[in-house]
Amino acid sequence: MFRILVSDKISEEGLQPLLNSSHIMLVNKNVADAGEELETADALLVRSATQVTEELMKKMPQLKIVARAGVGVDNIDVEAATKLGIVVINAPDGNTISTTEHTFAMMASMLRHIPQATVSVKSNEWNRNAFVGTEMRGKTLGIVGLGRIGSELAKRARAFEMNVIVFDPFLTEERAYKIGVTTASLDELLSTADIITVHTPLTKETKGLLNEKTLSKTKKGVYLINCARGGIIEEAAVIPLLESGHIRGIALDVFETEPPENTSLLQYEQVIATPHLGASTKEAQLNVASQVSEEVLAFFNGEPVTSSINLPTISKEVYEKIMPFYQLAKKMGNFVSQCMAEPVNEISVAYEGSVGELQTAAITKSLIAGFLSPRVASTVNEVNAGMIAKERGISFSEKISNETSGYENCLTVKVVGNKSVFSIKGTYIPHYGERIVELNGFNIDFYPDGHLLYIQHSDKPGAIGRVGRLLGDHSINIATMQVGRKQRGGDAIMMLSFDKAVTERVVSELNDLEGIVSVRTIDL
Ligand SMILES: NC(=O)C1=CN([C@@H]2O[C@H](COP(=O)(O)OP(=O)(O)OC[C@H]3O[C@@H](n4cnc5c(N)ncnc54)[C@H](O)[C@@H]3O)[C@@H](O)[C@H]2O)C=CC1
Ligand SMILES: O=C(O)C(=O)COP(=O)(O)O
Repeated sequence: MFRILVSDKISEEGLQPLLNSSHIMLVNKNVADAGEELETADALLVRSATQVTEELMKKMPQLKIVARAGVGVDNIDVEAATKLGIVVINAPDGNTISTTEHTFAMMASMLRHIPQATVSVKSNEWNRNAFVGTEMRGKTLGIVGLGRIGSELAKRARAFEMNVIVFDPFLTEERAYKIGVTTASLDELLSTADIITVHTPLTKETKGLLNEKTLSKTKKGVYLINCARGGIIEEAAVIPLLESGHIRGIALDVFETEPPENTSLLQYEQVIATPHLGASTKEAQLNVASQVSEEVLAFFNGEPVTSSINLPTISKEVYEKIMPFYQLAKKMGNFVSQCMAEPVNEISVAYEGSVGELQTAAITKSLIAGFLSPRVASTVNEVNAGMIAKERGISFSEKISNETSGYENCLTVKVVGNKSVFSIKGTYIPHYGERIVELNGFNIDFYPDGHLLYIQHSDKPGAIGRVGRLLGDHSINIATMQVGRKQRGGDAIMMLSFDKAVTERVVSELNDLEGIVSVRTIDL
């Protein structure tokens, strides 16, 4: 049973996939009141109100996934989640249209003074001269950030016969052309636009992007809109420009602190505001809740999540192809880690054949996670494996080649330690399974699973018999056994598998047998 803590108001209809699942239990409680629920929750579902801090996540030892029913993840400490091995997902496009429409509604309301006029009429006034507005047609709309919302807005602005100019440093000319917008530098946009609307995430670069200096470059009589994140337009910088009449109007759905603590800006007649309502429609809430519910369900079913912030995105189709290699790589990493009782500096993996066409970066992460898991006390998985490896001074690299060495696909891993180098080769054969086909240059063929003994010995008569007899004397049944050697009478290896783990005492006795060089227990 997986326990999911729902900390913000999330559409119940959208949560149906989770509510209908027999192995999921939902708990609707804000994290501040959740008490002991924090200790047992496997997942946390939030919108923008809950602050998912490192401190909170550390109080949630079972937490595996944080799901944001919306776009912005600035209320989640993604770096801390990554370090802790917690997957962070969002619902990137479920509220795009609602937020676009809200931005458009804010623009129309601002240009036609609808909120102010409403208040006036409700106060029994009939002041038609006070609310003369501005047409959209022919005006230049400057969009900062042409992502999902920015591009939907551009489409709608064109229908209103507006000119659209865009600043987005990450936008390719090809995409701009496809959407039919003119790109510009920030300075060009500031000096040309009649209305400026921001649609970027809140980042180091975008915080205060529209500040005293940049706002001074705007046209006199400019209108501003922020339906993205509070702080992209610096609130304090707006006040003097509103007073001087340089800024004719500003529409805000988001604020530097929510609810706004410093309300001086809100006192101005030219300011219209909504309480972070961009995504607040029935449709958007249903969309984002359904999206994260499906994702969380997939996650707990061991399937891929497609909108992760801190994991490579893998489609279901690719996932099905990649999964066997993912598992094989994890076991190979784990195997080598148990064989090498020493610090390692370097892990390299060569992908040969068809596996090289898959998302090998994800397979490598799985390998590193498998390698690190017997060595680190904390959770290690593909989310934080790269980070932990780096922290421990382990570099990793991959090589991809079309050539195969007899197998349709093959992974060769070389691990360089302080004292030795270990190499392992594995393959996946459909309908047959994962196989390890080479260990340190010895040909062998075994299924990497369960309780194993890896024995190095001399290829001399009696060695295998002595091992068999000793295990038999201890009533230990050998489930499978393979041997490999490089040349007659030289070094050789045995790989044995058992139904239960072999004790340290038996390992020690095996080590003392004539012709035995080393014995290692491996649990996969
Ligand atoms: N008011 C509300 O209720 C809602 C607000 N939002 C917010 O709206 C914003 C946009 O959302 P989406 O369009 O879905 O995001 P998106 O990720 O699709 O688009 C963001 C765009 O900003 C651009 N960008 C990034 N850094 C930039 C910079 N320094 N200068 C200029 N452009 C930059 C990116 O290249 C990208 O094209 C986000 O902050 C999101 O959190 C989203 C939904 C609802
Ligand atoms: O999706 C986003 O980024 C939003 O800002 C929407 O926030 P909300 O889910 O309405 O608290």
